Amino acid sequence: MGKSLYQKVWDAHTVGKLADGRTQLFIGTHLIHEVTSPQAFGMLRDLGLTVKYPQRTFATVDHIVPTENQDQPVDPLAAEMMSALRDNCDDFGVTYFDLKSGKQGIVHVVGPEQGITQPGTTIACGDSHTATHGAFGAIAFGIGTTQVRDVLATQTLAMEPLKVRRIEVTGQLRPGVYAKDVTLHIIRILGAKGGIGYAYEYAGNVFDDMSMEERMTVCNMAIEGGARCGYVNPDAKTIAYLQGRPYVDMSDFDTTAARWLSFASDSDAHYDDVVKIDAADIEPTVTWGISPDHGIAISETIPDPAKASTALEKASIDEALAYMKLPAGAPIKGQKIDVAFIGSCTNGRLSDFREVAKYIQGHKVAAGVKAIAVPGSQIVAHQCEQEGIDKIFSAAGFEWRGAGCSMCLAMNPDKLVGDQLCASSSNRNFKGRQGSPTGRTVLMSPVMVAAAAIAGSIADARELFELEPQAAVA
Ligand SMILES: CC(C)[C@H](C(=O)O)[C@@H](O)C(=O)O
Ligand code: SF4
Repeated sequence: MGKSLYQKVWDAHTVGKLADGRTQLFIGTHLIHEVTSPQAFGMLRDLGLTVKYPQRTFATVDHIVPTENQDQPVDPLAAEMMSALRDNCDDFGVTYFDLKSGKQGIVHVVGPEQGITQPGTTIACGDSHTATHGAFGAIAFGIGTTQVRDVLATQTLAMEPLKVRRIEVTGQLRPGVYAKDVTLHIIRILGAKGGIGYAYEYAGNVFDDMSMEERMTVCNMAIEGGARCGYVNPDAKTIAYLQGRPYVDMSDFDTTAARWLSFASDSDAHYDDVVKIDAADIEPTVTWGISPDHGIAISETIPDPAKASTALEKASIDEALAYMKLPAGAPIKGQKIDVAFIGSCTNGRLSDFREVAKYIQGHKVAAGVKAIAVPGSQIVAHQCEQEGIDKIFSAAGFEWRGAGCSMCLAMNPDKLVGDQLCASSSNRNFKGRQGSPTGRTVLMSPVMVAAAAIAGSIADARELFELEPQAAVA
């Protein structure tokens, strides 16, 4: 029997078995940001340790950065976190993509665009959305602060192996259905906890056909489905994306590329579970509640607790609707929004802004809606500005901002106020997620956010932007 990519990468990085039965796993690349690293560096100092492989460690600042006047955090704590990261990187010899580098951005945008994220490697970061990097055929997962310390000190982690679930999506996606809809649909079907204990392998022609950026959107949300990591097998697109990027060794690229491809799952690989999904079943998907698995197609109605099949389901719908203040049983389409946010490590890349720019020309954000567009990195911002995309967004009434996590988590001045409802291209709709304890988040694709911004309410982008009529389903 052959091996999955997960198994191959795991085997290639196994240092040994620990006395407690866990595996000591070598971590090829360690990414760090300002939120989860200060205590880890502090512990290192207390223990008199150094960073084992500073050349395998890369830092950026993203969560607390203001998106207006990026280098002038108004909050003293934010300023302190920024300078702590700079000092730690200086003291321990770690590469830091700071605000002046022109390369700063959300850690999961920066890694791939610099070519730091590579196939067949293990990648860890003190951030749950590290799964994003799996788009390149890496085993990439989030870790806690104590583990950040362990990786800094030893470049290894004590790990239990995961099971592997292959999620096959095949067939033709309908017009107006994006990678975000695919990932929200998968989470809707399998549940926010369905992936616990698993690595997700995303396979089938739908993922093969996706660009690297779309694959990142899908893998980014593996964690929202409960999986520790998600990946797509590396292929010619992966190689083409990485070729020539700053941290890719180009000296013998053919050999490197062949080695990368060799990590792809064998055709007879063992999987612990296989799930098959028909692409034609996926519609533009939006959330209605307070968990990423509270998803419905834009054409559907908000769940009605009276129709729940179990008491548990009823309680969960009741709780979500009490928080979301949405009417049970009513269409989700047409529900009024206050804020529109396009950005985050899920959907803040060049292709996201390009795609939205195609449709918003000639349209205006509805009166009373605050719409912000936040590039995932300074490089994305620069590319957009070179292509005139920033102007298109501004002309449509979006505020064009500097790079950072922004309103995805609101650890910076970009926050919802009161019970504002935000159409958001981010990945989490938890209670209070966007900075106000009563703020409401509806997750969707960037094009759907743009449609909502223009309509002033949750809308079907296919109608508003006159996307091609849906192909007849055979
Ligand atoms: C701040 C950080 C630890 C957190 C994470 O781990 O994901 C954040 O990025 C998030 O998206 O909630
Ligand atoms: S953009 Fe959001 S999800 Fe991504 S790292 Fe930042 S806070 Fe976390």
